[in-house]
Amino acid sequence: MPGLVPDEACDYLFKIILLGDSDVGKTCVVHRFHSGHFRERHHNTIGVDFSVRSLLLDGKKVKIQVWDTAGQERFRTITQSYYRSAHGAILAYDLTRRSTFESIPHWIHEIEKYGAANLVIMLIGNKSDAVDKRQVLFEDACTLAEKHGLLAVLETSAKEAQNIEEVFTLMAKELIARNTLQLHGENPPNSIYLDSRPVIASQSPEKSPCLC
Ligand SMILES: Nc1nc2c(ncn2[C@@H]2O[C@H](COP(=O)(O)OP(=O)(O)OP(=O)(O)O)[C@@H](O)[C@H]2O)c(=O)[nH]1
Repeated sequence: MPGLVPDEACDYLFKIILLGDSDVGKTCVVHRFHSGHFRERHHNTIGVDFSVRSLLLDGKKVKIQVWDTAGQERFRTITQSYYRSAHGAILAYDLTRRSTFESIPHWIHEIEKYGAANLVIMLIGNKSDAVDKRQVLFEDACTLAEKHGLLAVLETSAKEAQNIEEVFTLMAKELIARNTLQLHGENPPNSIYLDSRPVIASQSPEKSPCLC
């Protein structure tokens, strides 16, 4: 995979960028993944923040660099310069604010314009703990994801630690699968789906993960 960096201390190093409107909870998602905690109040991100965490997946050490970008429009020129070297992008919306979901096609367009051609894209609907304030149906997110060929949709809660590990694990496994198949030369880039399927999963217990 272009841009994959070999590292002595790990088997894989993946760069994953988080994008989405301001206040959807990107920093809280990253913080939960990185530290295991939820911090109620963050300052809005200025430009891009960077963190690293390693996972052990199927006996392989996978280092994940997460770039948490500012959602505010005034930082757009800075954040766009980070798209190109990312292997994966996580697009986040706030499922209690419809407008942040309606921005997702814009974020997809941005990635298509500035990101690498074979970037893996996932969608997350954050704040799934706020059930009474829901403004976006999970089904609508699935429809959007299918329309744009995204890898998966998951509803997350940084506050209650729901689906956070799953998001990054799923992304890492997909990147490993694509990378492995490319190394073996079994398929040309951009057409590697043998070992991976789009996954659509809500956080809510009544909805079981839907594989398509
Ligand atoms: N209820 C609930 N609130 C959350 C959750 N995640 C984040 N928040 C709240 O949402 C607000 C915005 O969170 P941030 O993580 O700063 O949002 P952001 O997307 O990084 O914002 P920018 O840095 O401006 O792009 C904060 O008040 C958080 O406490 C969640 O899972 N549930």
